[in-house]
Amino acid sequence: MTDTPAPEIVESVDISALFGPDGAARDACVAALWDGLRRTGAVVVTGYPDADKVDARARVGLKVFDLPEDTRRAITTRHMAPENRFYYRGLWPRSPERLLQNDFYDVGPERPAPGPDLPGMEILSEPTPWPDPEPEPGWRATVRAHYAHLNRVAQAMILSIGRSAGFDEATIRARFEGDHSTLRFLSYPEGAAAADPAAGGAVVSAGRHTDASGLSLLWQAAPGLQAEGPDGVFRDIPVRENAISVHVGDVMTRLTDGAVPATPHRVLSRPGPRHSVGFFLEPALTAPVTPASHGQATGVRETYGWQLLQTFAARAQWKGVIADPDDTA
Ligand SMILES: O=C(O)CCC(=O)C(=O)O
Ligand SMILES: [Fe+2]
Repeated sequence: MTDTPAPEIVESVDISALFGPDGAARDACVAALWDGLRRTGAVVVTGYPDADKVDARARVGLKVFDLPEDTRRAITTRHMAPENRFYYRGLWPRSPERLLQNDFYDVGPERPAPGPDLPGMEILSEPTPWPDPEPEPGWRATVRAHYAHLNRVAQAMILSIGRSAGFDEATIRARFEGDHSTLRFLSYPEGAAAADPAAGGAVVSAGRHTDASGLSLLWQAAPGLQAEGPDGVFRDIPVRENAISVHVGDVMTRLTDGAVPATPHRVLSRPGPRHSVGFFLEPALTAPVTPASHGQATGVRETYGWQLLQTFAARAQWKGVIADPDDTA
């Protein structure tokens, strides 16, 4: 008789020293984060400042899905609720063709900075629609605090990872400082199953993908999330108190000219509904996303804003809303 091997899990790193003074402890932490990412694709991080607030704030934010139907409709994007004005931030109901079978609510920066002057760019810098009334008193302030907190943690980590990959801090910092990112609350119904040809026999609620961010911080109320390591092995992301997992996104791969590969991840289907939260660290819409080592001057075609317009123009639900900037600029 053979025992089933215990499922492998990703590495965990206490990143408290990343927020401390320069020195051996900080260097060791930078190295541990890098080694962990290289071995298991994603790592679970603990010990960041105010970590004790993360579980509670995530649970408060997720109450957006408990709102009554009419309040939810008022924050639903125009793709699904044509009476609304906003397209980008807000609530996106699940649609069957997506690789991630969830409803999600996107929160953008408090004061979105304008992008390069291109048709459609105003959509990418639109304000976040907030539910009125909010799910409970103080809800919006808690969601804003969560955004600011995860932004700070993600920025510290992207500098650390950039440094390990051989890039100087100022170069990476210049692209990500400020707030340009997305905080996303996710809700999957019981039995959500995505069509993922790469899943083999596994039933997944979110198919294998990489994120279009610089770095993603993910939080889950219950297990299911897995990251694929450079060895092709999917490992479970364990659920720990106030822990988040870090996944490299496509923008970081581009910025480092492939030195830091994006982390493929997926969600295995589990009994019951699923709730999770993602913070996607993004560069400014005006920031160049060409390799950070690239010394030449860059133009509008190299900006993150241009790249996002191109990505959206290729998706069916943005047809007639966002055009490929190659055709309009
Ligand atoms: O539900 C999860 O934990 C994963 C979500 C995810 O990968 C995403 O939103 O990009
Ligand atoms: Fe993802």
